[in-house]
Parts: sequence; C-alpha cells; structure tokens
Amino acid sequence: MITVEKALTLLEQNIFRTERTVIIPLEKALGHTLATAIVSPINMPPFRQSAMDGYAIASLQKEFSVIGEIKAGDIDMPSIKANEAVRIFTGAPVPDDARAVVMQEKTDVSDGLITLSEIPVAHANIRTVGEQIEQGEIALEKGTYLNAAGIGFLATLGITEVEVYQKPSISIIATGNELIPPGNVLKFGQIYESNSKALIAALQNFGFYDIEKTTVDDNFNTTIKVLETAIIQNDIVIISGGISVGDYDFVGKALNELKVAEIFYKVKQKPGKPLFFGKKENTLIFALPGNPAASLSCFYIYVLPALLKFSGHPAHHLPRTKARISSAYTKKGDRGQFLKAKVSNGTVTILDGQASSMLRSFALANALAYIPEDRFEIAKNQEIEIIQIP
Ligand SMILES: Nc1nc2c(c(=O)[nH]1)N[C@H]1C(S)=C(S)[C@@H](COP(=O)(O)OP(=O)(O)OC[C@H]3O[C@@H](n4cnc5c(N)ncnc54)[C@H](O)[C@@H]3O)O[C@H]1N2
Ligand code: MOO
Repeated sequence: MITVEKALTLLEQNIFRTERTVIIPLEKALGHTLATAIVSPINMPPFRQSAMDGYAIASLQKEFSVIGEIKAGDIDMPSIKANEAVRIFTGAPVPDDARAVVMQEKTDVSDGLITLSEIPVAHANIRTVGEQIEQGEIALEKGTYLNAAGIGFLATLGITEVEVYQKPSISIIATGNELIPPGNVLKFGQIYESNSKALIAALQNFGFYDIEKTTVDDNFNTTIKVLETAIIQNDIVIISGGISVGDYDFVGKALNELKVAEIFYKVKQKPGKPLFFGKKENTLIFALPGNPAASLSCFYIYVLPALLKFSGHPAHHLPRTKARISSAYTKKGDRGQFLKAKVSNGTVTILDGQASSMLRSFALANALAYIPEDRFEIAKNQEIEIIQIP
C-alpha cells in the first residue's frame, strides 16, 4: 500500500495533455484551454472613444460654443475649431481635432455655450486607439483557460472560433449485482445505483460531457468484455466498485486479464483504500472503490486532475488552502483522511457521518479536509489543509 503523497506523485508522472485539438465556435469554448495563441485582428478600441457623457473640446481652455453632437455609432465627424466643443456620449467616436472630453457634471451650459469648472488635462476621458490591445498583438496565449471573461474578451476582438485541446471521451462503468436504477422498486438486497449519477454530475460540473455509462453485473467474463470495449473506445475509463478483495470483486482480475499496466493499487487513505490507477496504451483507467463517498472523493483527488491535465488546463488540481479547525479532532487509524467538511471565514468544521458508505455529509460539504497519515490529534484552532470542492 502506498501513501497519498506517493500516489499523487505517480499520478502526476502518468497523466498527460492530449495532442488532439479541435476548432470550435467561441460560444462553445467556455471551460476549454487554447491550443493556439490568439492574435488580435483589430485595435481595441478600434477608434478614439469617449469614456464619458459630456463634451469633446478642441483646446485646453474653459469656454466653448457647442456646435453639434456625436452619439455612439455615429460615423460623420464634425471638425471643431479651438473655441468649439461638441456634445458627446460614452462610446462615441472622438473627432481627430478634439483634445479632451469633459464630463458633463464639470460644465455649466447656457445658450449653446459651456463653461468648464477647471481646465482638463490633454486626452482626458479619451480611450486611445489600441489602448487595450493593438492589432497583431497576442490577445491570449496558448494554454489560457477560457472563462466567461475570456470568451467576452475574444468576442470584443471579433473572434468567432478558437482552437482548443479536445476534452477526453470518458466511460463510466458501475459494477454490482445489487444495483438497480432509481425509479424502480427496491427488492430485498438491492440498492439504487448512485455512483454513476454523482460522477456524471461532477464531470459536468467541470465541463466534461463526452461520457458513456454502462452497468455490469459481478461476472468475470462480462466485466472483461465491457472493460475491453471501454478501454479501446475512450481516453479515460472510470470504474466504480468491485475493486476490493471479495470473491465477487472482478474488476482487478479483469484489468489484469486485459493487461492493463498497474501504476498503483491501494492507497493508505480513508476513504478509498482500494483505489486502482492504470494505463493501457493511451487510455487511463481508474477503478474507484464502490462505497459512494470513496468513489466521489477519489474522483476529486485523482481522476479530476487527470481529466483537467488531458484538456490542457493550466491548474489541474482543486485549490488547496489552510483553515483553522472549529473543534478538536482525533484521527483514528494510520491512513491519511479526506474528511467531508464545511469551510466558512477561514474556519473548517468536520461534518458528522464520515463513513465511506455515506453521502449525506458530502452533500453538505464545500471542502475535503486532508489529515495526513502521521497526524493524529488536532487541537481546536489548529490549521489543517483543505481542498475546495464545488
Ligand atoms: N476484506 C476486506 N474487505 C474490504 C476491504 C478490505 O480491505 N478487506 N476494503 C473495504 C473498503 S475500504 C472499501 S472502500 C470497499 C470497496 O469495495 P469495492 O470497490 O469492491 O466495492 P463494492 O464491494 O462493489 O461496493 C462497496 C459498497 O458500495 C456499494 N456500491 C457499489 N457500487 C455502487 C454504486 N454504483 N452506487 C451505489 N452504491 C454502490 C456497494 O453496494 C457496497 O455497499 O471494500 C471494503 N471491503
Ligand atoms: O477505503 Mo474504504 O473507502 O474506507 O471504505
């Protein structure tokens, strides 16, 4: 059995960014990472723009006669002489011979004349051509993760499509004779299949939609068949359950039969001890323990970084910070623990109901608190590491 730290090191050494890129419409690009730099095709702003509602003035003095008006979208520009001004509005083009724009609050207006309360500095309230970005300049570098602002910024430059790293195709396989889909009446011994629901929700939360789902009974031959197809057809295979040591846990044996190279199996952690990570050709295979909290916890800590890295994401781990624990905690056992926790204003509270069969505390959590294997007694107000989860 290896430590969490060793498992994360091995994970890091074996995950990779895809070479596959796709060109997609900008409006579909949220959550993708740029595979090529975007060069600005235009100056932004493309023309001198007024930053205020007020008056464009032709010289730096205090009195002007107002000779016209320019609003946003206007094309015809009046020419203005030294003692003249034009009424102008935010976003409107500023005529070439204007020296500054004065906001209307700083003017007195009467009979077509304006008087300024003070003389403005040259270029005041004028956005210069290319002030934000010049034509030919790199707007966003290769490797930039596109958030909503990134999409908006590229749209301001007139960009309509972008080349991004392809997201992985993902297969989720839920194993277990006892599982039936929600919506049916439970017979004795049955439970509702929930791991695939949680995993798909978590995948969608991070913008992964190329997902196929299969369920398989605890049967060696069918497990082999289903896994073999999934491994051939997908970039990432996520299996839930059947990875422990029971007589009907066939996943490990099937992976072995399929010659999946084991990178690690069994991590000194709670939940999620029997976690398996392996590789066959370019497909990464994760076998997550079936206990629902173990499955989701392992997803956030190990699977998600592999998916984000594959997609070229510049920060592929969930953010880790520190917080002060709200009451003393004693860790039992010598495994590292990922505890469902609630963080608020720098204080972390460990929630009740930490068994790996339980999801209720997870549903209320906004973090996993990580207690390393060699830490046992944590006094109230001591700092512990937390991993933010959505
Ligand atoms: N003798 C030992 N027994 C177990 C050990 C061990 O070291 N020695 N490890 C325990 C730990 S820790 C875990 S975690 C589990 C993991 O077992 P499996 O990965 O083989 O998972 P299953 O046995 O298939 O299921 C465990 C549990 O979770 C429920 N389950 C499974 N899949 C789903 C699903 N898709 N939706 C909802 N619930 C699911 C299943 O019914 C079981 O209750 O092994 C321990 N045993
Ligand atoms: O490792 Mo298991 O998830 O504790 O029950």
